[in-house]
Amino acid sequence: MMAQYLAIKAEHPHTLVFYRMGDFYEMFYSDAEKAARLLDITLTRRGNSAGEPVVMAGVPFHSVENYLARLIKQGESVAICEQVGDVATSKGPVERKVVRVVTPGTLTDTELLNDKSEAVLLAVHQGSRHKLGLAWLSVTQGALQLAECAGDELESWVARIAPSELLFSADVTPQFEQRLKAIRAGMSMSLTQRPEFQFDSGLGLRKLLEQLNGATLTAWGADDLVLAHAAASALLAYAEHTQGRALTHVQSLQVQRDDELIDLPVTTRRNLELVQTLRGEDSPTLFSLLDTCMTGMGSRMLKCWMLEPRRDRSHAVARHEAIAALREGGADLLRAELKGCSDIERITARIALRQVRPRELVGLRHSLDKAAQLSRRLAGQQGLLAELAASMTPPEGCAALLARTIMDEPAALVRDGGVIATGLDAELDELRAIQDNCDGFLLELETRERARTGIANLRVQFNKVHGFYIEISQGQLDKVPGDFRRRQTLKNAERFITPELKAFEDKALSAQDRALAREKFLYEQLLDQLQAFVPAVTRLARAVASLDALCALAERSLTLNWSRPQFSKEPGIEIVQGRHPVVESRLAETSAGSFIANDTRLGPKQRMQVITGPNMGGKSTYMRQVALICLLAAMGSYVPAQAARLGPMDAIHTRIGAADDLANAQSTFMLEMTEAAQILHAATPQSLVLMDEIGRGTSTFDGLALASGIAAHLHDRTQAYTLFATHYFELTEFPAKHHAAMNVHVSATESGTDIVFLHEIQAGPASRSYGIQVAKLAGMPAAVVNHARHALAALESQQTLSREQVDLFAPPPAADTPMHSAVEAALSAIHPDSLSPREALDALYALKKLGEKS
Ligand SMILES: Nc1ncnc2c1ncn2[C@@H]1O[C@H](COP(=O)(O)OP(=O)(O)OP(=O)(O)O)[C@@H](O)[C@H]1O
Repeated sequence: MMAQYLAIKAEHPHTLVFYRMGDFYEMFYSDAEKAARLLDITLTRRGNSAGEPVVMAGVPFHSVENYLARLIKQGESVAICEQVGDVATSKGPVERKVVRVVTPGTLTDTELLNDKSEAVLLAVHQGSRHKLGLAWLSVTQGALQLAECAGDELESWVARIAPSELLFSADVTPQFEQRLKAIRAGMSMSLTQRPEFQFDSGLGLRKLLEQLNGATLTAWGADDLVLAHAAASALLAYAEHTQGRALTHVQSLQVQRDDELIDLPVTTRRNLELVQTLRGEDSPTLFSLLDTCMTGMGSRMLKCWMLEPRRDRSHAVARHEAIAALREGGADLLRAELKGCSDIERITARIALRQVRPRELVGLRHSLDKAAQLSRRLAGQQGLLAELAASMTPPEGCAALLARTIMDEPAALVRDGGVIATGLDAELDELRAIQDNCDGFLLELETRERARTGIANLRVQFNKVHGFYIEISQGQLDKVPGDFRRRQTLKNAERFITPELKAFEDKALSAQDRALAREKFLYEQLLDQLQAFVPAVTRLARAVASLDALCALAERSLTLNWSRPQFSKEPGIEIVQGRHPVVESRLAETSAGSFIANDTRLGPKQRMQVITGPNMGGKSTYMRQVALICLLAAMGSYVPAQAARLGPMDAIHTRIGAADDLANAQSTFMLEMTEAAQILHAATPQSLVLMDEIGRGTSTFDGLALASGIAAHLHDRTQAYTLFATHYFELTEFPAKHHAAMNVHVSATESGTDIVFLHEIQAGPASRSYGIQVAKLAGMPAAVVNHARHALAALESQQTLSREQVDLFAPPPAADTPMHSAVEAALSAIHPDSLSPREALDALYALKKLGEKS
């Protein structure tokens, strides 16, 4: 047996192997030690193998899901090795096989998956010339996605895709592997190295064509994505390896180009608290506020809309129209119908992978009825709702097939029996009848034999060791007929069997086993039949999920009093009486007063607002609310404002707050500058940029000088819509010299020595900063406040005396960077890591030639 185990383990060196032995999964040697540590289970030593005691640890098979969940959470993968041979007939150890490998990115078990998020598997292929190929997939969703991106965009793509597991080739450069590890440190994702030959673009293309059943990838616009094909080759090979079969349900492909989506960099997702608060909690966030979906698949759809808003606004407009129609009425009925609907999307994937459980199929049957009902309720609707209604018509015969085949309340597992409905299969019914009629038959036989033999106390019985028998007491033995065969002698009685009872025994004992085998066979047959329905049911699942998400958005818009935004081709952001949805609902929950709505007007002539005002005045809230309103509109939701009119938008960049990134050895200030630099490089005139108190991480002069430089760059060069909050009063002079910038401030008034926040955005700069009043509000000891007041007065009078007019915004003298020679310019354009030997030689000749010319 150990030889068998070691052979299996050799095929899965980096994966924990759960080796089935009776009612346990056992692990051996280093696997056992690791599992004992991770799961806190007992290590034992037994027997001997190669002269050493065998170290082992085991988990009971009936609670394996629980252990798997804990291991997956810790980033481990597990190969499940089952007994596949026949225990009764096999000589030596029963044949065993790894039937599937459970890994963080390829989970399909309902118990192991989070309802509201996908487990995504991503493969990254490092090509030459600093380009990367990406391919990703959620096994339970069955949709393949491909993309190619520049090398330095990896972090933002990975953040957006948010994979649970990332595959990379064994031959990536050490620097690249280091980057992957740095990315992993910031998110819960496991890294899996795969052999380099699996990242093969030719093989990838073939696999994709096979998967999609097509002759070319033209229809998907994926012909030319050679690097992504290589990633797809590794992705599909790994996914199939883990599931132990082909992924027949993966039949759709989408190519993501980075200019299709509104860019939401990692920092933006974090700063806007889209799915996680800055403290890492799930609520209150924009998503937790929006998600009143009735189903897990609806929640996942909604999250995807939110995190991947499209620049092209046609999808969003269609959703706005659908929400408008749902608001008219009927949304409540639809939501009541959606309630209790199973996760059809995941069940369908599990049908395709042949892992589906009987009760999930009953859930599917009810959900198909619900979908049909939903589709009927949507009759007469237009646009997106009409499209969804059409996709929600269940495929002919599917529900009937399920109803015919599966009991209404089946056992949890097929192996326990009690799953296949009565009336489907005559053989199964007969086998079950034998079991059911067993008691009746025995009673009837007893009565008959008593009458035949005249022995009044004759008894027909059964025990596990001896099977069926007729028991006759000592005194009556002379009446035993000739066809009774002795089976066992007891002190006071003899036990017999008759040919009739023997025949019955054979039938009854084997009936149970045969019934179980028959049920398994019929279940497999059902799975075969269901495969044909997979594409249609997948479509139906996505339609139900979309409807659920739309109903949730309609409900939110009514409950929270949101309105429909308008899109315009003209550039600009115009918001009338906008509110921050999450802060507003927190205020409502805690009855801490009502939210003060504010207008925002940004356009080509006024692209930048310099926002000043006291701490706690509401600057951050105001800036974020503008970004959230733009995002909500772009994802197809109504928005928390009286009205909003939005021009085209390609990205939302944010530089807010500062948290040390100790893991990556970056100081607060370094991080602040890195993020700001990224924004200055990436933003365009169609981007929205939020800059909150840039420069405060260093000395006042440095900070002020940098802040003014950054503001000038954003205003003059980048020309993005910019909200620039600052505590540097000097920056309120910025708009005087920059025509597209204006001052606004959050209002506050003083009452005695205290401050009252009005949270209103008003034109013009703030008159003063109120830092000391805020400190007092925060409970600073009176002596400190008093001290600070005096110090402030002294500082202010000194500054007025010595204040020299410094023109912060005067353009700097012409750049003092030295002119590069042609050779230097050519040299800096060369990236040695990405050159082939031949290209390197060519480059050398070209340099030599340039050198001779100059
Ligand atoms: N428009 C508003 N209506 C009602 N309350 C608001 C509004 N804006 C902000 N607040 C309240 O004020 C608090 C502080 O707001 P915010 O963090 O935006 O201030 P800030 O000006 O950015 O402060 P700091 O300069 O210290 O970062 C919020 O948590 C919220 O409770």
